[in-house]
Amino acid sequence: MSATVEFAKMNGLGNKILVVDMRGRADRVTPAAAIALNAEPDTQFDQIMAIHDPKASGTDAWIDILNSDGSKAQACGNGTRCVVQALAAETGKKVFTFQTVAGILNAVEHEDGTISVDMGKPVFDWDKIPLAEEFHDTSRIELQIGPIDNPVMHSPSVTSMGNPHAIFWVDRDVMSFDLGRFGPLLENHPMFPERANITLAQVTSLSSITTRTWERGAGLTLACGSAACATAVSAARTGRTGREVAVTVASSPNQGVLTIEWREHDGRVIMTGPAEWEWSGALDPSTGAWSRDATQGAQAR
Ligand SMILES: N[C@@H](CCC[C@H](N)C(=O)O)C(=O)O
Repeated sequence: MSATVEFAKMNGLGNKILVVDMRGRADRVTPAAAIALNAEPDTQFDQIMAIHDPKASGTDAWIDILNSDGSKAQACGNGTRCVVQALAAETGKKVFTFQTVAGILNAVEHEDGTISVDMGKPVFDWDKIPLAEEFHDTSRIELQIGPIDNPVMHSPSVTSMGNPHAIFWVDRDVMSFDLGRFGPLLENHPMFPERANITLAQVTSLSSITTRTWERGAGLTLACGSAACATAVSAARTGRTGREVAVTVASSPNQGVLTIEWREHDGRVIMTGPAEWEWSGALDPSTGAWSRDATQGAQAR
């Protein structure tokens, strides 16, 4: 067993996040550790946000993101808000700059405790999302599921927020679809060579959308921040809404809301919402063996 590191079990609108402090170490949280942690009810998660020492000057940390199947992700909006809250509580700082494989992320914690993350610019080029087939217009691609003459879901908008997203527009309650059945088929559809996050979106007004997401590498989750961003951008791009929307995440506890603004002046997407700490512990990043802090009254595993 390698020396343990501290971690916090947190959530962003119910999206289950483990924030792992890997600062001062050269190793990484292994896929095997991620899979072992996800196999236990108490540490089951959607994403691990591993905080490493910064690699570039002017940044506060390098963040590695792992899905619960052990695969890597390039972006995680809800997890980034959790990292901000954890580091703000530790340091008293309010403004952070992080680096991930997808680039630089700026974030700020506001007086009311909500957190805004600059999620960068969406990418619409078919080969950068990436798609397996050339589409000049990725605001609506040919893809459907269900009977050919009466598809259940069809013609998604696709975009990358650093990670690939497909948004299926629906005109009834997103919870009424069997996303647990269609999600894995679409995530692994040959159209998406790097798989994709699959979102159902119902536009409820020019400034509001309701979503539900099947996440690449994590399955049905209670919320997905980058999907909310991809949905807001796609809705504005197709004229369904304006550039600032409230995204209600139907599957999250109390149907939580993220505010998403796709800024006109620089094309960047700003996501604002809450983060919540649940409990803290220590874990072995190579095996996933963990224990809860004694003051919080639980036993080691
Ligand atoms: N929950 C995240 C997105 C997680 C990444 C995703 N599963 C992927 O592999 O791209 C969020 O809040 O953005």
